[in-house]
Amino acid sequence: MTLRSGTEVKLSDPATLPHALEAFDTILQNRKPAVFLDYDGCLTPIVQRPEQAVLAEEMRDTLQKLAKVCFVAIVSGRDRANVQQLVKLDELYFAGSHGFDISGPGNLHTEPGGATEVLSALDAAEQELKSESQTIAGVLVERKRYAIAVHYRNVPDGQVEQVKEITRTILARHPQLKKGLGKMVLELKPNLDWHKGKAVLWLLQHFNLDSAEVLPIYIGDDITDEDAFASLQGRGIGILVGRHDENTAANCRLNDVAEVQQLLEKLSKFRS
Ligand SMILES: O=P(O)(O)OC[C@H]1O[C@H](O[C@H]2O[C@H](CO)[C@@H](O)[C@H](O)[C@H]2O)[C@H](O)[C@@H](O)[C@@H]1O
Repeated sequence: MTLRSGTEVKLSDPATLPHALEAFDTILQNRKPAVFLDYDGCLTPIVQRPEQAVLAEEMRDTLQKLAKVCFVAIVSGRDRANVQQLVKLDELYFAGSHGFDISGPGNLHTEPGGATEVLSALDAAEQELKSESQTIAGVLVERKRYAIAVHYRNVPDGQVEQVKEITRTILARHPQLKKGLGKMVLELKPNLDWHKGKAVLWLLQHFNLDSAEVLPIYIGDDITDEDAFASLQGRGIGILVGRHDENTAANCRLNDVAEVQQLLEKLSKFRS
């Protein structure tokens, strides 16, 4: 992958990355953090079904404290309204549907990726997925405004390939959509040049945070977070939580949600 600046993205084996809590004192260097957080696997552990991923009160308190000292945004593959409802903090910014749908305080609402043009393709694909997978036990088709997740976490092993084949076939019918990967999920996303990384850069620019005094920090656990890690290379810090199946563009690591909270607590003590 190549960044817009023309430089190659550096990919590392997560095991070789410095631990973000140990590296913390050298990370900030008098810069003010701007914090971008993925939701599933970062603020809540991965669980069997999306609706079971409820934010712990302690994590909500930590996020509330953090938002008092710096910019905080949740950048999620979930539907924006859904993740807002789970987090329940009006002072945070939210980018849902993998960054296509952004909102926040001061009546901010924008869809800078231009995905409205693919809504009818998403509507059609959603109906087809529901109809063609209905006989397979455990499949969950989750519609977000600008994406569809086809979850197979609860599908018997012997039928997972069938779910993937149905998804591939339906994707092939809709060139306006493209495939996304995640943890036990296939996604149908707008086939547009927009992703979590572009949403992060959009927010930094929109809020005049694109300066040397600000350190953007992105924390996430999944393949879709790689676009955000890549977009911050040479500019900020990317922190991978746990690991996924591939090498990463992050430059630090954390082990789990508990360590994410510890890091956010430390950041919330930031004083300019
Ligand atoms: O970008 P994120 O905020 O991390 O969202 C990514 C996807 O998260 C959800 O699915 C994942 O978490 C579920 C709950 O832990 C789990 O059951 C599922 O297997 C995971 O793939 C969410 O449901 C998706 O819409 C998001 O795209």
